[in-house]
Amino acid sequence: METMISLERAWEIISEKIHTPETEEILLQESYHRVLAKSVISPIAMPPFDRSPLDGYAYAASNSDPASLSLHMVSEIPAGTYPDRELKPGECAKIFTGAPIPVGANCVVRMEDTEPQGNLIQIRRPVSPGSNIVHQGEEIQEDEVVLVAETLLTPSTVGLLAALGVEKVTVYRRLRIGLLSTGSELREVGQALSPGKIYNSNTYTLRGMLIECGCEVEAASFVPDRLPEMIETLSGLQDMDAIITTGGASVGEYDLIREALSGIGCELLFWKVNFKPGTPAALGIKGKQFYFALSGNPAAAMITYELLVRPALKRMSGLKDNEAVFPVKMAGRFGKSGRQRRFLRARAIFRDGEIWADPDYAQGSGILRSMIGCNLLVDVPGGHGPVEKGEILLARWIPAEGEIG
Ligand SMILES: Nc1nc2c(c(=O)[nH]1)N[C@H]1C(S)=C(S)[C@@H](COP(=O)(O)OP(=O)(O)OC[C@H]3O[C@@H](n4cnc5c(N)ncnc54)[C@H](O)[C@@H]3O)O[C@H]1N2
Ligand code: MOO
Repeated sequence: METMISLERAWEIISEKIHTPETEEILLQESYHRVLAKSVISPIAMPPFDRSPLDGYAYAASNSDPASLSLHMVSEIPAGTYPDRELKPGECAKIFTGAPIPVGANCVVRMEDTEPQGNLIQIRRPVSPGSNIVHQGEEIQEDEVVLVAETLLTPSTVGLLAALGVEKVTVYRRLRIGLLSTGSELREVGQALSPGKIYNSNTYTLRGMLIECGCEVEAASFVPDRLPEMIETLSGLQDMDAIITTGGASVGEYDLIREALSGIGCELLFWKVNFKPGTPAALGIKGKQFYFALSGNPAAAMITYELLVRPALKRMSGLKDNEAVFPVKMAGRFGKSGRQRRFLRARAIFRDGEIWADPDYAQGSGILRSMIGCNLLVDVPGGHGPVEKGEILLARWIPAEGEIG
């Protein structure tokens, strides 16, 4: 087992063990926020026929047309109909936005540039051949790969598939994640709080973050800091892609999570990551099941979820790990200096074309309230010294709290 490793080394260790879940075929309308497991090849061209992008008249233009034309209107083509009459020279068809271009026409002139006199249409501003025609397959060709595997299905991608008539898609099954909070001090909401006890909040923050990631969550009831109960409950969380525990990860006599993980036959890959908050995080693996043991401190648990668990779950669900890191300007100072790298929770402010990071005044590992509305984690390197206002540092986005401030 490796210990006190960098965040980057932790990612490497996690990457080596990543697997994607099985696939399933589901209806398009149920596919939002799922990840494509099989590329989609377009069954049709889009648009499926040459069509008019505006209301006007279709006719055969030539480059030698005079400054004004007079044409016989021989048909009307509303959207949804298909013209079977071929236009001859000197003829035009009244055509509406989205309607197919008739055979014999090579342009559309907009209605505003014409003047009807009965069935005779004066074209006051003739257009050149090819004008105002949206060609068949202009957006997508038949048999073209429209979406590649590992694409996240969003409103635009699902809409595109609907436009192509695709009824079902093959996606990765949703990740199933088990949650377990540990700690003899814990009580559940709804229970009375006796001296020395606190309410379990980690299950609630993590459940929300997992739902944001599109996971199915099975939360076990919290367990006290006693090995037999920990082992029993962990053993009950079967058929999961990953299990996330909080608490009992540090060095005290009641910090038993690593022993419990070993007790269920888990191989421990690392313990302690060299950043704050959340240093005592551990990773175990048993078969294909990942076990992330996070600090019990509520803010530390959320931050290590962001830094370690979410990138892993993203890759397990078939997505590319493209966690963006970008420069931010500090809008406030943080006076504490430390040997360890630290991630400061901060709120993004978009001002004068720059992203400013306003760090919360409370950066303690246990202060959950200070996470509210924080959409940035500012990366302060180890040994950096106090962070000054106006200083430029790198930051990562926290999607779960990610409203633009
Ligand atoms: N001698 C040392 N002590 C500690 C060290 C160390 O290196 N040497 N590391 C500290 C650091 S850093 C952290 S972080 C914490 C992590 O401790 P654990 O993961 O063992 O977490 P607990 O002790 O169980 O809990 C910490 C804190 O959080 C509260 N908690 C726990 N679970 C929940 C929950 N589900 N909901 C709300 N709050 C929870 C718990 O009551 C504690 O106050 O260790 C330091 N100690
Ligand atoms: O690693 Mo702990 O920094 O207090 O959360």
